[in-house]
Amino acid sequence: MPLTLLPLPDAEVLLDPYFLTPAAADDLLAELTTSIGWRQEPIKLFGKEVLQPRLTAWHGDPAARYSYSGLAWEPQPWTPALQALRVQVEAAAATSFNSVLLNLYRAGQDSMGWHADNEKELGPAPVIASVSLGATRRFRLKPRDAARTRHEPVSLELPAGSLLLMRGGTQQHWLHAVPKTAQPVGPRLNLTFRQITTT
Ligand SMILES: O=C(O)CCC(=O)C(=O)O
Ligand SMILES: [Fe+2]
Repeated sequence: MPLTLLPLPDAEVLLDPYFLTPAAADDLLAELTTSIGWRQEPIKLFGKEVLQPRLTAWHGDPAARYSYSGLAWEPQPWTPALQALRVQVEAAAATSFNSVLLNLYRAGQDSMGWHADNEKELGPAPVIASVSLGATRRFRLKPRDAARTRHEPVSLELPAGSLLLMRGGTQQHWLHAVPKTAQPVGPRLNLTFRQITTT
């Protein structure tokens, strides 16, 4: 299936729900769940240290250093599974990526709050390629300036094997989040491929 452009003003968001076959998505979920060194990192929230409500890992080229929510990340090396997925994602996105942030949402209480991927290392109009595995969770997008954009928040279901691309003005003009859910839901694993400016 090709990527489909969503009709959002000031953004370029594209979705292919069938990027990976169900079998490939299942295999990759099993492989990454066990082989990645998942950690629950602390984050500063209103001046207080709390643990992030999800597990994370960061892999990439050695030069792809990154600061995220006040943390300095040294990338772990590409594993064979991550490298193979990187090649596939680069072909679909027609761009190159030197790093990937992995998020493991263990159950419905794990989440990601409203944010934009707008760290300066990503440049002004980053291309971010997001692959989802495991349980389907809701992914929300809302304009930063609702009064100007006059657009309601958008909810997307990101099923296992889907590829979501965010590029153009998406990070500048929109925020995104993965809210908690009270529904019983299994683990979801998400990978966001990024190109970090190396200096
Ligand atoms: O889990 C997702 O779908 C989103 C992850 C995300 O927004 C991020 O890693 O910056
Ligand atoms: Fe994000």
